[in-house]
Amino acid sequence: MQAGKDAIYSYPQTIEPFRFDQAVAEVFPDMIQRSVPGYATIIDTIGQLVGRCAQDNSHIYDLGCSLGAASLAASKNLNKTNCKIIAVDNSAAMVERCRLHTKAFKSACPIEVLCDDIQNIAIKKASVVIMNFTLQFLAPEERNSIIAKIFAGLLPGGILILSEKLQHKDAVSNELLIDLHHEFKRRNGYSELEISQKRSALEDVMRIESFESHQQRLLSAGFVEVNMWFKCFNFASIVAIK
Ligand SMILES: C[S@@+](CC[C@H](N)C(=O)[O-])C[C@H]1O[C@@H](n2cnc3c(N)ncnc32)[C@H](O)[C@@H]1O
Ligand SMILES: O=C(O)C(=O)C[C@]1(C(=O)O)C=C[C@H](O)C=C1
Repeated sequence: MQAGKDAIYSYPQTIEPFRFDQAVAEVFPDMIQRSVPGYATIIDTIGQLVGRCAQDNSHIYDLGCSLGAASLAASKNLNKTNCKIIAVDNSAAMVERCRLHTKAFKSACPIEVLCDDIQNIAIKKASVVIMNFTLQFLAPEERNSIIAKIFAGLLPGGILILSEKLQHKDAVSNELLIDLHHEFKRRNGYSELEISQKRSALEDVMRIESFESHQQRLLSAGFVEVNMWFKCFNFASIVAIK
C-alpha cells in the first residue's frame, strides 16, 4: 500500500464510530483532500482572509487544527506585528504531527499548539478564529456556547471562518448534493465499500446542520454579517464578522 494513502475503510469491517486516532492522523492529508471538495481552495483562502483581517497585537485561533494546514496558511499570509497563532486539537495523534509540521516551517509569528478540547480554552484578543470542519464534531447542544465564547473573545471587526458539511432542507436537492459528493469520492479513487463504511462510521459522530441553522446561531450570538464565501456540493465555508 502507498505510504500516507487512506485505505482505512477499504476492507469489510465492524464499523466503530469515527475517531481522529493514530491511523487517521497518519493518512489525514490524503483523506481530507480526497473527501472534501475544494479543500485546497478553502485552505488557500483562509490564508488570504488572515492576510486581510488579522490585526496588530492579536491572536489567530485554529480550533480543531488537525495537522495544522490552516495555521500554516495563516502564518504564510500574516503581515501584522506582534501576533500569535494558537492551534488547538484534542487528538494527541494529530497534535504530535501538527507540532512537527509547524516547527518545520519558518513562521512570521509564534505558533502555539495545544492538545485540549476547544471548549476548555480561553479565547482572547482574537482577530481571526478558524473552525475548518470542526464544529460539526461537537454535540449539537454544545455549539451555541462555543460560538458565544468565540464572539466574546473576538476584537471589534474580528472574523470567524466556519467551514462545515451541510444538509439541505429540500429533500431532492439534499440527495442530489450527497450523490455528487459520493461521485467526487469515487473519482478520487474511493470504492463503494469505502464510501458506505465511512458514511456509517461518521453517522452519529458528525451531526450536520443546514446553512440556515448556522446563520441563525451566528446572528443570535451577535455577529453583524454572516456570508457563505465558498460552496461545493454539501460543503461550505462561512465568514462571520463581529
Ligand atoms: C475534519 S478535522 C479538521 C481539519 C482541519 N481544521 C484542517 O483544516 O485540516 C476535525 C478536527 O477537529 C478535532 N476536534 C473535534 N472535536 C474537538 C474538540 N471538542 N476539541 C478539540 N478538537 C476537536 C479532531 O480531532 C480533528 O482533528
Ligand atoms: O468523508 C466525508 O464524508 C466527510 O464528511 C469528510 C470529513 C469532514 O467533512 O470533516 C469527515 C471526516 C474527516 O475524514 C475529514 C473530512
